[in-house]
Amino acid sequence: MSTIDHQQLFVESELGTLRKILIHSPDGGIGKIIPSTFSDNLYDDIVHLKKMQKEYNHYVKLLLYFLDPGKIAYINECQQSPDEEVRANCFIPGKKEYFQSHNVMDAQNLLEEILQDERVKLRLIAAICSYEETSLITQQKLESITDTALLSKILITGVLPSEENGTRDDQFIFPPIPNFIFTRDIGIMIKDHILLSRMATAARKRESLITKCLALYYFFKENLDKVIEITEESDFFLYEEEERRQRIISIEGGDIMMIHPKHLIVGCSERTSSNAVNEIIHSIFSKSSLGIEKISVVKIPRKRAQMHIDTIFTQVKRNVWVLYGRYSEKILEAENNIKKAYLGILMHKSQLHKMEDPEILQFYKKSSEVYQSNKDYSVSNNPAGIEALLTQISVEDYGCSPQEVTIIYSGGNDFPHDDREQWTDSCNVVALKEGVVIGYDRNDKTSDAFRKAGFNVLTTEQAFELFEQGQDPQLLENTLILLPSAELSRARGGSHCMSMPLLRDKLV
Ligand SMILES: NC(=O)NCCC[C@H](N)C(=O)O
Repeated sequence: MSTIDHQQLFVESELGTLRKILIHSPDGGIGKIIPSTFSDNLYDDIVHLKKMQKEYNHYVKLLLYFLDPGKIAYINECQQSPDEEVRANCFIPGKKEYFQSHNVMDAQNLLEEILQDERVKLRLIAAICSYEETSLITQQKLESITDTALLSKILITGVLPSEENGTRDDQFIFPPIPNFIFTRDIGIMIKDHILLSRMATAARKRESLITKCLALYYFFKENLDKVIEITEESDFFLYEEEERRQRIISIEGGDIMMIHPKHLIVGCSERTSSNAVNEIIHSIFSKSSLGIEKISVVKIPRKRAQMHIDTIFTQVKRNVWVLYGRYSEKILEAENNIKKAYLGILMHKSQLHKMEDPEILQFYKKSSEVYQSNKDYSVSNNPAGIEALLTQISVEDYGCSPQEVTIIYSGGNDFPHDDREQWTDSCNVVALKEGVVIGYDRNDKTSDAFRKAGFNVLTTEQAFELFEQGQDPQLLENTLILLPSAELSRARGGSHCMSMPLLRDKLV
């Protein structure tokens, strides 16, 4: 079994050149969702799996150009094959033609690896079967499978093929986990540690189980003290249901941003509970070796359309951000002033702002050495809103001047494009290096806003052509690269959600 070197797991910003990433390609489970179950599965439509996979392959190829360019010749060779299966299989984990990279890693492949250890295999099967309440017979069938690639696929898709179940038909032994493509949400690298998520919904719980095993038996096998888990208090189960709901811990990675080596942002949202936020603050501040001195908590309304903070804003450069204008206090203020002038009356704030305003609280650790309790931090609610927070990070953390800070708004902040494009993840971009980010091709007005801010905008096809002509991907600057996104966007996450960075260079 291959192992991972610990120097290879480190993330302390959203912008340092990306070197290693965990992803998961859309799998067969996604193709089993019917119209009446897509919302339970946290999708907003049924998707065409093959088309979604083709779109996703553009993402994978783009990642390879940046993170493992040596694999591109192989991918191109497979793509020229007359055999349709070879063309598809080189992107499908578990297939013999799969490209296998140590830098662009698929969770399904890593699961296959850890299942080679019989002890891990039995433990994981038992855990999943208990959680999914499968019969003993099914559990025994799974235990008897020796092909770990097949077993990994079954544990993810939930489909036990006919050859394995002794009947003429495939059996569906577990529900699919179609959101596993959003690896951002299942765990978060905080420097050389990982914070394991605790998914808010039943649809994503099996993802947590698998990720925990990957952390314990692969990434942090030799370094279990680097795994951070946050759980409810010990008396949690004694409370009645309503009280338990109040005290629940749920954490999803889309709400955590390692924004600067000394500063962490934590969202409090539909998916990350306020109790979890409290515990994260205690846990992070008590680990002095992390060197995190400030935690900004961004509380947003609990809404499906903005389920995590990374659906509202992401960082593009030290001084550039993309933001959904309806969560910008500056934009809201300006709109309110126009309304007031037009109506000629002084309206109460609550009559003007249509939605609950986001709240920002900042927690500062008092001493870098000792941290025992909440007496060892101070709290302030300095930034007036999200835009002020982003500006503060650029100015105070990264030393930019306030005039240099650029906020690019979803849909150019032009209604209805701002809402439409936020829904299709215009604000959810991931940086391959500082200033080079991945977005969706359907968000036209946001792309225009990037152009106005001085960025080049390329489709993946155009980027691949440039690279084939000799352009070094690592020398690109100020560029938004657009993925095809007709199907991918129906799953309601963008490139930021589809990535769990494992290694980024330090920013210099
Ligand atoms: N970080 C993110 O915003 N992730 C997107 C998750 C989308 C997925 N369909 C979900 O609702 O959980």
